[in-house]
Amino acid sequence: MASFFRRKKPETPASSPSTRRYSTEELAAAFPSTEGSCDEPNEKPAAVVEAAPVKSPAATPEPDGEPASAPTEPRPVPAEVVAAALEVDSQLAPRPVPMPMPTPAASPPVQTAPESPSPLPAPAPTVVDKPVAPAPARAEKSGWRERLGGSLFARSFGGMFSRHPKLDDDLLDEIETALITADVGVAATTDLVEDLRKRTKAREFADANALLGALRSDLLALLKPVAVPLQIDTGAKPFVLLTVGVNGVGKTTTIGKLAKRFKDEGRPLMLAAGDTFRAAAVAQLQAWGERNGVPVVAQGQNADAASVAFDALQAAKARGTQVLIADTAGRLHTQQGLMAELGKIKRVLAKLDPAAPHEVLMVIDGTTGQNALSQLRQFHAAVGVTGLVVTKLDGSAKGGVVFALAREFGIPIRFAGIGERPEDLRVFDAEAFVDALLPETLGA
Ligand SMILES: Nc1nc2c(ncn2[C@@H]2O[C@H](COP(=O)(O)OP(=O)(O)OP(=O)(O)O)[C@@H](O)[C@H]2O)c(=O)[nH]1
Repeated sequence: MASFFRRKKPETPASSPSTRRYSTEELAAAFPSTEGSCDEPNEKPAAVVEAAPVKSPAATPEPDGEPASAPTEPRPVPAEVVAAALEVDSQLAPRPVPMPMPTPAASPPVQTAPESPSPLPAPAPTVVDKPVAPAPARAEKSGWRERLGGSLFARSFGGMFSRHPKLDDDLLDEIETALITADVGVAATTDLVEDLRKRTKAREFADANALLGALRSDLLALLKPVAVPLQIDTGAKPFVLLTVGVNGVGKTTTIGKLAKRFKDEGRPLMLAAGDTFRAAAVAQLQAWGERNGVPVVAQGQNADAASVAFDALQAAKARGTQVLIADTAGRLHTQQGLMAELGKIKRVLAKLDPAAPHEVLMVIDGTTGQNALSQLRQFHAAVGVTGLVVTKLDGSAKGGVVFALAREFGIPIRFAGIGERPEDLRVFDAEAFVDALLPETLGA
């Protein structure tokens, strides 16, 4: 089992030219940003950028130290940068006129390259601080009940009121059992049921439906404070979103869905394939990138994740990208070494932008149950989680853990995953969520 989490670092000699770190200027030259180029009709459908291998940040100084030297004069782009970009680009689609490969001895700057079409990915437009087109509100609202209707939570409450139409202790006991079974957690359940019990004794409810209405209000009161949508600060260039979470919760899939969302909103973005551990993760992210026409910075399996994040942020800065989403490998919250690695990724990003990452998005599997609480506790201690995505709420998910998370941490829930399709990642909507779990008699 231990070997499952052991990382292998690529053993390239430090002096090798292919391991050199590139300065911002070099990357800027290699990935030029051209205003308005995205509006051009001949925009390439998919652009995958493979970053040239670089030295592991383990060898780079920690935050107070200087990272790589930053020359003040623009320099020619080294052959290996262009070569790496060419190599990846050639995997995408055959280009009619390939860019001539400069030799190291006479490497001409990319900006003075001949008029042949650039083999580099179509550059993103320069960031403009304009409001983005929000996803249509109706699409965001629809489908919750269909997707969440099969959950244990919804099924428990579905038949409850026909079995117990009377307002009595049996009904309250059944509500309590249903909430516990659906993973709402003991503490949150006790709060909710005690409130209902008191109000029932005070004869506040005319019938069971009125009690159900009160439960709905109480559940909403728990979730409303955390239903805070993600705001992309367009002043951050780029806005860096670091995704974290345990294995298999849906991080890479969520990034793919976010990429589609941001792309549809007209935001220039880039992905960093920082899950260098799972064999298929890099290819999975590249596939999402290709599908959405979003460049992906990757170094391949077993590369240093912090190095990938560093390179990606450099490239995103050079291109004027608005959003950078960095993937990380899934890790158990109990694995101290791997948790510390997340801290390193954060520190390395902060070398290029002290405010980065601007959002640490933890992805939590909605079927996990109460274990989600200890996962969040550990990840929050390691990297300071600023937002949550709860996935797999469709199907047989219990769903109740969302209330437990909200009650214990108060960390914003940005999105909910209610299926595997790109459009199944929804901005978390407290009302839509609660109404999908409770019977329709409330008129939701
Ligand atoms: N039903 C459902 N499946 C989902 C959802 N989100 C992700 N999945 C599935 O969950 C599985 C794991 O997703 P990945 O994105 O590979 O998970 P990961 O966290 O990147 O995995 P690691 O890299 O191993 O940590 C895939 O089969 C996804 O299709 C969701 O909202 N609903």
